[in-house]
Amino acid sequence: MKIGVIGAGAWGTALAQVCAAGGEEVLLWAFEPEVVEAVNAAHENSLYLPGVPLSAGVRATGDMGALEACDALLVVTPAQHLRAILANAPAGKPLVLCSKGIEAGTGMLMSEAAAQAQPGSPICVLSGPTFAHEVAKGLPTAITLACGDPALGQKIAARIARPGFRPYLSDDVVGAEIGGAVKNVLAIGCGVAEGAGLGLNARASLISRGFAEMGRFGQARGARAETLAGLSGLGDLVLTCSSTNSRNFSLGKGLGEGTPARELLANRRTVAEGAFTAPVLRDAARQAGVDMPIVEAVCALLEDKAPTDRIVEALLARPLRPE
Ligand SMILES: NC(=O)c1ccc[n+]([C@@H]2O[C@H](COP(=O)([O-])OP(=O)(O)OC[C@H]3O[C@@H](n4cnc5c(N)ncnc54)[C@H](O)[C@@H]3O)[C@@H](O)[C@H]2O)c1
Ligand SMILES: O=P(O)(O)OC[C@H](O)CO
Repeated sequence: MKIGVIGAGAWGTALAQVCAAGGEEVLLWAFEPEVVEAVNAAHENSLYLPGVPLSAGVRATGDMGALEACDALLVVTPAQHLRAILANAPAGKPLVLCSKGIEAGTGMLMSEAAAQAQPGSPICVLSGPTFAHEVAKGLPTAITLACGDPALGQKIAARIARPGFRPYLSDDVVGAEIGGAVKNVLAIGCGVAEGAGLGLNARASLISRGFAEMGRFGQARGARAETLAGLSGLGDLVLTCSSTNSRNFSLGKGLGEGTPARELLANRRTVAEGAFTAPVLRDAARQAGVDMPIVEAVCALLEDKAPTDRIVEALLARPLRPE
Protein backbone atom coordinates (compact mmCIF):
# COMPACT_ATOMS: atom_id res chain seq x y z
CA MET A 1 0.00 0.00 0.00
CA LYS A 2 1.67 3.23 -1.13
CA ILE A 3 1.02 6.00 1.37
CA GLY A 4 0.63 9.69 0.57
CA VAL A 5 0.58 12.34 3.28
CA ILE A 6 -1.26 15.64 2.78
CA GLY A 7 0.26 18.35 4.98
CA ALA A 8 3.92 18.63 5.89
CA GLY A 9 3.77 20.29 9.29
CA ALA A 10 5.41 18.55 12.24
CA TRP A 11 2.81 15.77 12.43
CA GLY A 12 2.51 15.04 8.70
CA THR A 13 6.31 14.86 8.46
CA ALA A 14 6.58 12.56 11.49
CA LEU A 15 3.89 10.26 10.06
CA ALA A 16 5.66 10.17 6.69
CA GLN A 17 8.80 9.14 8.55
CA VAL A 18 6.90 6.34 10.36
CA CYS A 19 5.42 5.08 7.09
CA ALA A 20 8.84 5.09 5.38
CA ALA A 21 10.67 3.38 8.25
CA GLY A 22 10.71 -0.01 6.53
CA GLY A 23 12.35 1.42 3.39
CA GLU A 24 9.03 2.16 1.63
CA GLU A 25 8.45 5.27 -0.52
CA VAL A 26 6.10 7.87 0.93
CA LEU A 27 4.90 10.94 -0.93
CA LEU A 28 4.52 14.03 1.27
CA TRP A 29 2.44 16.90 -0.11
CA ALA A 30 3.54 20.27 1.32
CA PHE A 31 1.76 23.62 1.17
CA GLU A 32 4.99 25.66 1.14
CA PRO A 33 7.43 25.26 -1.82
CA GLU A 34 10.35 25.80 0.60
CA VAL A 35 9.29 22.71 2.54
CA VAL A 36 9.24 20.64 -0.69
CA GLU A 37 12.71 21.95 -1.46
CA ALA A 38 14.11 21.29 2.05
CA VAL A 39 12.73 17.75 2.28
CA ASN A 40 13.93 16.73 -1.19
CA ALA A 41 17.31 18.47 -1.09
CA ALA A 42 18.36 18.08 2.56
CA HIS A 43 16.08 15.26 3.83
CA GLU A 44 14.93 17.49 6.65
CA ASN A 45 11.80 19.57 7.20
CA SER A 46 13.71 22.48 8.69
CA LEU A 47 10.56 24.63 8.95
CA TYR A 48 8.32 22.30 10.94
CA LEU A 49 10.36 19.34 12.21
CA PRO A 50 13.94 20.61 12.46
CA GLY A 51 16.71 18.31 13.59
CA VAL A 52 15.08 15.08 12.39
CA PRO A 53 16.89 13.43 9.46
CA LEU A 54 14.22 11.95 7.17
CA SER A 55 14.44 8.56 5.48
CA ALA A 56 15.43 8.52 1.81
CA GLY A 57 11.96 7.11 1.02
CA VAL A 58 10.21 10.35 2.06
CA ARG A 59 9.80 12.46 -1.07
CA ALA A 60 7.98 15.79 -1.04
CA THR A 61 5.79 17.34 -3.71
CA GLY A 62 3.70 20.46 -4.17
CA ASP A 63 1.61 18.75 -6.85
CA MET A 64 -1.65 17.20 -5.61
CA GLY A 65 -1.93 15.25 -8.88
CA ALA A 66 1.16 13.24 -7.90
CA LEU A 67 -0.87 11.68 -5.04
CA GLU A 68 -2.89 9.81 -7.69
CA ALA A 69 -0.12 7.16 -7.46
CA CYS A 70 -0.93 6.48 -3.77
CA ASP A 71 -3.30 3.83 -2.39
CA ALA A 72 -4.25 5.71 0.80
CA LEU A 73 -3.84 9.30 1.99
CA LEU A 74 -3.08 10.51 5.51
CA VAL A 75 -4.65 13.96 5.87
CA VAL A 76 -2.65 16.14 8.26
CA THR A 77 -3.57 19.74 7.44
CA PRO A 78 -4.67 22.24 10.08
CA ALA A 79 -8.35 21.48 10.75
CA GLN A 80 -9.64 24.77 9.36
CA HIS A 81 -7.92 24.13 5.98
CA LEU A 82 -8.86 20.46 5.64
CA ARG A 83 -11.99 20.93 3.51
CA ALA A 84 -10.38 23.26 0.95
CA ILE A 85 -7.22 21.19 0.60
CA LEU A 86 -9.08 17.89 0.33
CA ALA A 87 -11.31 19.28 -2.41
CA ASN A 88 -8.20 19.29 -4.66
CA ALA A 89 -6.98 15.81 -3.68
CA PRO A 90 -7.44 12.75 -5.92
CA ALA A 91 -10.91 11.22 -5.54
CA GLY A 92 -11.86 7.80 -4.20
CA LYS A 93 -8.78 7.05 -2.07
CA PRO A 94 -9.11 5.90 1.55
CA LEU A 95 -8.53 8.96 3.76
CA VAL A 96 -6.95 8.71 7.21
CA LEU A 97 -7.79 11.95 9.00
CA CYS A 98 -5.10 13.04 11.48
CA SER A 99 -6.13 16.67 12.07
CA LYS A 100 -7.73 17.55 15.41
CA GLY A 101 -10.46 20.16 15.44
CA ILE A 102 -14.00 21.20 14.62
CA GLU A 103 -14.71 23.25 11.52
CA ALA A 104 -15.63 26.91 12.04
CA GLY A 105 -18.81 28.02 10.28
CA THR A 106 -20.30 24.50 10.04
CA GLY A 107 -19.52 22.96 13.46
CA MET A 108 -18.59 19.79 11.57
CA LEU A 109 -16.12 17.17 12.70
CA MET A 110 -13.27 16.49 10.25
CA SER A 111 -14.94 13.26 9.03
CA GLU A 112 -18.10 15.20 8.18
CA ALA A 113 -16.19 17.94 6.33
CA ALA A 114 -14.08 15.32 4.52
CA ALA A 115 -17.18 13.37 3.46
CA GLN A 116 -18.50 16.54 1.82
CA ALA A 117 -15.17 17.42 0.16
CA GLN A 118 -14.56 13.84 -1.09
CA PRO A 119 -17.93 12.06 -1.13
CA GLY A 120 -16.63 8.76 -2.57
CA SER A 121 -13.70 8.23 -0.19
CA PRO A 122 -13.71 5.79 2.75
CA ILE A 123 -12.74 7.56 5.98
CA CYS A 124 -10.64 6.58 9.02
CA VAL A 125 -9.41 8.70 11.92
CA LEU A 126 -5.95 8.42 13.50
CA SER A 127 -5.74 10.16 16.87
CA GLY A 128 -4.05 9.80 20.23
CA PRO A 129 -1.28 11.03 22.54
CA THR A 130 1.42 11.71 19.96
CA PHE A 131 3.91 14.55 20.14
CA ALA A 132 5.39 14.63 16.63
CA HIS A 133 9.02 14.94 17.75
CA GLU A 134 8.80 11.82 19.90
CA VAL A 135 7.15 9.79 17.13
CA ALA A 136 9.74 10.96 14.60
CA LYS A 137 12.49 9.75 16.95
CA GLY A 138 10.85 6.31 17.17
CA LEU A 139 9.92 6.63 20.87
CA PRO A 140 7.13 4.21 21.91
CA THR A 141 3.68 5.51 21.00
CA ALA A 142 0.16 4.04 20.96
CA ILE A 143 -2.68 5.58 18.97
CA THR A 144 -6.32 4.94 18.05
CA LEU A 145 -7.17 4.11 14.43
CA ALA A 146 -10.93 4.38 14.01
CA CYS A 147 -12.66 3.13 10.89
CA GLY A 148 -16.23 2.11 10.09
CA ASP A 149 -14.93 -0.60 7.72
CA PRO A 150 -13.02 -3.18 9.82
CA ALA A 151 -11.22 -4.72 6.82
CA LEU A 152 -9.88 -1.32 5.73
CA GLY A 153 -8.96 -0.45 9.33
CA GLN A 154 -6.94 -3.65 9.65
CA LYS A 155 -5.17 -3.06 6.34
CA ILE A 156 -4.16 0.45 7.30
CA ALA A 157 -3.17 -0.56 10.85
CA ALA A 158 -0.90 -3.26 9.43
CA ARG A 159 0.68 -0.76 7.02
CA ILE A 160 1.45 1.98 9.54
CA ALA A 161 2.35 -0.15 12.60
CA ARG A 162 6.01 -0.20 13.69
CA PRO A 163 7.70 -1.71 16.72
CA GLY A 164 7.48 1.72 18.38
CA PHE A 165 4.17 2.83 16.83
CA ARG A 166 1.17 0.77 17.85
CA PRO A 167 -2.31 1.50 16.45
CA TYR A 168 -5.36 0.19 18.36
CA LEU A 169 -8.42 -0.36 16.17
CA SER A 170 -11.85 1.09 16.89
CA ASP A 171 -15.02 1.55 14.86
CA ASP A 172 -15.99 4.75 16.71
CA VAL A 173 -14.88 7.45 14.26
CA VAL A 174 -16.87 10.23 15.95
CA GLY A 175 -15.55 9.31 19.40
CA ALA A 176 -11.94 9.36 18.22
CA GLU A 177 -12.44 12.79 16.66
CA ILE A 178 -14.22 14.37 19.61
CA GLY A 179 -11.47 13.39 22.04
CA GLY A 180 -8.77 15.00 19.88
CA ALA A 181 -10.74 18.18 19.24
CA VAL A 182 -11.92 18.82 22.81
CA LYS A 183 -8.62 18.02 24.54
CA ASN A 184 -6.91 20.90 22.72
CA VAL A 185 -9.31 23.40 24.29
CA LEU A 186 -8.93 21.86 27.75
CA ALA A 187 -5.12 21.94 27.35
CA ILE A 188 -5.34 25.71 26.92
CA GLY A 189 -7.18 25.80 30.25
CA CYS A 190 -4.48 23.72 31.96
CA GLY A 191 -1.81 26.00 30.49
CA VAL A 192 -3.64 28.98 31.98
CA ALA A 193 -3.54 27.29 35.40
CA GLU A 194 0.21 26.82 34.97
CA GLY A 195 0.86 30.37 33.78
CA ALA A 196 -1.26 31.90 36.53
CA GLY A 197 0.45 29.76 39.19
CA LEU A 198 -2.78 28.07 40.31
CA GLY A 199 -1.02 24.84 41.27
CA LEU A 200 -1.16 21.15 40.40
CA ASN A 201 -4.45 20.49 42.25
CA ALA A 202 -6.10 22.97 39.90
CA ARG A 203 -4.59 21.21 36.89
CA ALA A 204 -5.81 17.78 38.02
CA SER A 205 -9.30 19.21 38.64
CA LEU A 206 -9.34 20.79 35.18
CA ILE A 207 -8.31 17.49 33.60
CA SER A 208 -11.00 15.45 35.35
CA ARG A 209 -13.81 18.03 35.17
CA GLY A 210 -12.75 18.73 31.57
CA PHE A 211 -12.99 15.02 30.86
CA ALA A 212 -16.58 15.14 32.21
CA GLU A 213 -17.30 17.96 29.73
CA MET A 214 -15.79 15.89 26.92
CA GLY A 215 -18.03 12.98 27.94
CA ARG A 216 -21.21 15.10 27.92
CA PHE A 217 -20.39 16.62 24.53
CA GLY A 218 -19.37 13.23 23.15
CA GLN A 219 -22.62 11.64 24.30
CA ALA A 220 -24.60 14.39 22.56
CA ARG A 221 -22.73 13.69 19.30
CA GLY A 222 -22.92 9.88 19.48
CA ALA A 223 -19.40 9.07 20.76
CA ARG A 224 -18.91 5.97 22.90
CA ALA A 225 -17.76 6.48 26.48
CA GLU A 226 -15.02 3.83 26.19
CA THR A 227 -13.49 5.62 23.19
CA LEU A 228 -13.30 8.85 25.18
CA ALA A 229 -11.66 6.93 28.04
CA GLY A 230 -9.05 5.55 25.61
CA LEU A 231 -5.95 6.84 23.82
CA SER A 232 -7.72 9.40 21.63
CA GLY A 233 -9.62 10.93 24.58
CA LEU A 234 -8.24 10.66 28.09
CA GLY A 235 -4.79 9.57 26.85
CA ASP A 236 -4.35 12.64 24.67
CA LEU A 237 -5.95 14.90 27.29
CA VAL A 238 -3.40 13.86 29.91
CA LEU A 239 -0.47 14.30 27.49
CA THR A 240 -1.51 17.68 26.19
CA CYS A 241 -2.45 19.04 29.62
CA SER A 242 0.93 18.18 31.18
CA SER A 243 3.64 19.71 29.06
CA THR A 244 4.82 22.90 27.40
CA ASN A 245 5.72 20.65 24.44
CA SER A 246 2.04 21.13 23.63
CA ARG A 247 1.33 24.25 21.57
CA ASN A 248 -2.14 24.48 23.16
CA PHE A 249 -0.80 24.20 26.72
CA SER A 250 1.88 26.81 25.91
CA LEU A 251 -0.71 29.18 24.49
CA GLY A 252 -2.72 28.83 27.71
CA LYS A 253 0.41 29.39 29.80
CA GLY A 254 0.98 32.68 27.98
CA LEU A 255 -2.62 33.70 28.65
CA GLY A 256 -2.24 32.79 32.32
CA GLU A 257 0.89 34.94 32.52
CA GLY A 258 -1.18 37.87 31.28
CA THR A 259 -0.27 38.12 27.58
CA PRO A 260 -3.37 38.82 25.44
CA ALA A 261 -4.46 36.08 23.01
CA ARG A 262 -4.14 38.33 19.95
CA GLU A 263 -0.46 38.88 20.77
CA LEU A 264 0.18 35.17 21.35
CA LEU A 265 -1.60 34.17 18.14
CA ALA A 266 -0.16 36.87 15.87
CA ASN A 267 2.28 35.64 13.25
CA ARG A 268 2.71 32.15 14.66
CA ARG A 269 3.81 29.57 12.12
CA THR A 270 2.68 26.45 14.00
CA VAL A 271 -0.95 25.71 14.76
CA ALA A 272 -2.61 25.74 18.21
CA GLU A 273 -5.88 24.10 17.13
CA GLY A 274 -7.67 24.72 20.44
CA ALA A 275 -7.81 28.47 19.77
CA PHE A 276 -9.90 27.82 16.63
CA THR A 277 -11.95 24.95 18.02
CA ALA A 278 -12.86 26.67 21.32
CA PRO A 279 -15.56 29.08 20.05
CA VAL A 280 -16.97 26.48 17.64
CA LEU A 281 -17.15 23.90 20.44
CA ARG A 282 -18.77 26.39 22.82
CA ASP A 283 -21.44 27.26 20.25
CA ALA A 284 -22.07 23.61 19.36
CA ALA A 285 -22.36 22.72 23.06
CA ARG A 286 -24.79 25.57 23.75
CA GLN A 287 -26.87 24.51 20.77
CA ALA A 288 -26.97 20.92 22.02
CA GLY A 289 -27.78 22.05 25.59
CA VAL A 290 -24.48 20.62 26.91
CA ASP A 291 -22.89 22.37 29.90
CA MET A 292 -19.15 23.05 29.27
CA PRO A 293 -18.05 25.67 31.81
CA ILE A 294 -14.30 25.11 31.34
CA VAL A 295 -14.65 25.49 27.58
CA GLU A 296 -16.70 28.67 28.18
CA ALA A 297 -13.94 30.00 30.45
CA VAL A 298 -11.23 29.26 27.86
CA CYS A 299 -13.27 31.14 25.25
CA ALA A 300 -13.66 34.13 27.59
CA LEU A 301 -9.87 34.21 28.05
CA LEU A 302 -9.19 33.89 24.32
CA GLU A 303 -11.68 36.69 23.66
CA ASP A 304 -10.06 38.84 26.37
CA LYS A 305 -13.45 39.22 28.09
CA ALA A 306 -11.99 39.60 31.62
CA PRO A 307 -8.71 39.13 33.52
CA THR A 308 -7.72 35.54 34.36
CA ASP A 309 -8.40 35.85 38.11
CA ARG A 310 -11.98 37.04 37.48
CA ILE A 311 -12.64 34.17 35.08
CA VAL A 312 -11.21 31.63 37.53
CA GLU A 313 -13.31 33.15 40.37
CA ALA A 314 -16.46 32.85 38.25
CA LEU A 315 -15.64 29.20 37.44
CA LEU A 316 -15.20 28.38 41.14
CA ALA A 317 -18.30 30.34 42.21
CA ARG A 318 -20.70 28.19 40.21
CA PRO A 319 -23.36 26.41 42.32
CA LEU A 320 -22.16 23.25 44.10
CA ARG A 321 -23.32 20.07 42.38
CA PRO A 322 -22.92 16.29 42.54
CA GLU A 323 -19.89 14.87 40.78
N1 LIG B 1 2.35 18.35 16.03
C1 LIG B 1 1.87 17.30 16.66
O1 LIG B 1 2.52 16.76 17.56
C2 LIG B 1 0.50 16.75 16.31
C3 LIG B 1 0.18 15.47 16.76
C4 LIG B 1 -1.07 14.94 16.45
C5 LIG B 1 -1.96 15.69 15.69
N2 LIG B 1 -1.62 16.92 15.25
C6 LIG B 1 -2.59 17.63 14.42
O2 LIG B 1 -2.13 17.66 13.08
C7 LIG B 1 -2.62 18.82 12.41
C8 LIG B 1 -1.44 19.52 11.73
O3 LIG B 1 -0.59 19.97 12.76
P1 LIG B 1 1.00 20.04 12.62
O4 LIG B 1 1.53 20.03 14.02
O5 LIG B 1 1.48 19.02 11.68
O6 LIG B 1 1.20 21.47 11.96
P2 LIG B 1 2.38 22.52 12.24
O7 LIG B 1 1.91 23.46 13.30
O8 LIG B 1 3.67 21.82 12.49
O9 LIG B 1 2.48 23.27 10.87
C9 LIG B 1 1.50 24.15 10.37
C10 LIG B 1 0.87 23.52 9.14
O10 LIG B 1 -0.07 24.45 8.62
C11 LIG B 1 0.08 24.48 7.20
N3 LIG B 1 -0.47 25.74 6.70
C12 LIG B 1 -0.10 26.99 7.06
N4 LIG B 1 -0.85 27.89 6.38
C13 LIG B 1 -1.68 27.18 5.59
C14 LIG B 1 -2.70 27.53 4.66
N5 LIG B 1 -3.01 28.81 4.40
N6 LIG B 1 -3.37 26.54 4.03
C15 LIG B 1 -3.07 25.25 4.28
N7 LIG B 1 -2.12 24.84 5.16
C16 LIG B 1 -1.44 25.81 5.80
C17 LIG B 1 1.55 24.33 7.00
O11 LIG B 1 1.84 23.94 5.68
C18 LIG B 1 1.86 23.23 8.01
O12 LIG B 1 1.56 21.97 7.46
C19 LIG B 1 -3.32 19.65 13.48
O13 LIG B 1 -4.70 19.44 13.39
C20 LIG B 1 -2.79 19.09 14.79
O14 LIG B 1 -3.71 19.22 15.85
C21 LIG B 1 -0.40 17.46 15.53
O1 LIG C 1 1.03 20.58 20.47
P1 LIG C 1 -0.43 20.29 20.54
O2 LIG C 1 -1.09 20.93 21.71
O3 LIG C 1 -1.11 20.60 19.24
O4 LIG C 1 -0.58 18.71 20.76
C1 LIG C 1 -0.03 17.83 19.84
C2 LIG C 1 -0.78 16.52 19.81
O5 LIG C 1 -2.13 16.71 19.50
C3 LIG C 1 -0.61 15.70 21.06
O6 LIG C 1 -1.24 14.46 20.89
